[in-house]
Amino acid sequence: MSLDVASVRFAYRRTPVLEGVDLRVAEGGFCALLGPNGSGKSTLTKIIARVLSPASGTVSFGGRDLLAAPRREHARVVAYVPQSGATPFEQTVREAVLLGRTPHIGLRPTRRDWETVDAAIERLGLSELADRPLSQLSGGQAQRVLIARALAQRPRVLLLDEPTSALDLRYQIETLQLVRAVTREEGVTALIAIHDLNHAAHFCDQAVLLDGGRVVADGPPSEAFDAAVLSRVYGLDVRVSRGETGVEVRPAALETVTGVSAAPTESV
Ligand SMILES: Nc1ncnc2c1ncn2[C@@H]1O[C@H](COP(=O)(O)OP(=O)(O)OP(=O)(O)O)[C@@H](O)[C@H]1O
Repeated sequence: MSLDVASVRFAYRRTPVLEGVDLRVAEGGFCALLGPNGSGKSTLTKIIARVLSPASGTVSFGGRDLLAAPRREHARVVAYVPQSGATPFEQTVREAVLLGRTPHIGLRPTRRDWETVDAAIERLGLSELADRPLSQLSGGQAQRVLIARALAQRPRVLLLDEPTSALDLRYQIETLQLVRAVTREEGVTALIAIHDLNHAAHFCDQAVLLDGGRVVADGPPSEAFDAAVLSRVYGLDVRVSRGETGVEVRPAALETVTGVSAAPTESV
């Protein structure tokens, strides 16, 4: 099984944004979708989530055409965490997370649905906030509710569009660890649009780099991260180092700063 995106093209009005994107994420894989602002990451995740329809191309999982499947069937396979969500503010956290169960629920939620909801709330560290209205949450807490909602959906494919952008350092790391665990333990296939190249290298086993709506690198981060390619794509001179802890990307300008600040030694 794998998530397969083939020859996907998309344009907003007449402006082409995706120019024939191909990628494959193996079942249980954790793939980072990287690229500068405006390179097409959100647009691609929205196409897989069926928020947008491509002009041409296909998206399938395990050979099943996800774009042609009935909506409910698609929602049983794919969960999508948008950059930010418009949710009715009078809803509580628990009610908002229950929405993730919609593709599975019959007439009304069962005890098992509520158990799945509460487990997702706990996993995202939201138990103490479960009965709070969304209007009383911080931006980062609201972002964690969106992730809990996606987990409650129990998808086979998890799409996350910059899910850590509003999170503090602890929750950034915990969220990435959580997605990593969900892929490893439950075989969920995850695709995450993310800006932090080093987080991508640390947590993901595949990195796909978009530039101007085209894939310009695809592979394990240690292979896909090439200093010349990254420098060209981001328009910034970067260095890539490969050590025991994995691959690391640093802007060349920061190395100079580090060198200067590290130079003086304290005298007693
Ligand atoms: N609703 C829209 N109407 C017209 N153009 C759009 C719309 N949404 C995005 N675009 C354009 O499509 C291109 C790709 O945008 P997209 O949001 O997919 O990029 P991204 O890689 O996710 O960027 P970022 O890192 O800033 O989130 C950009 O040039 C953007 O200006």
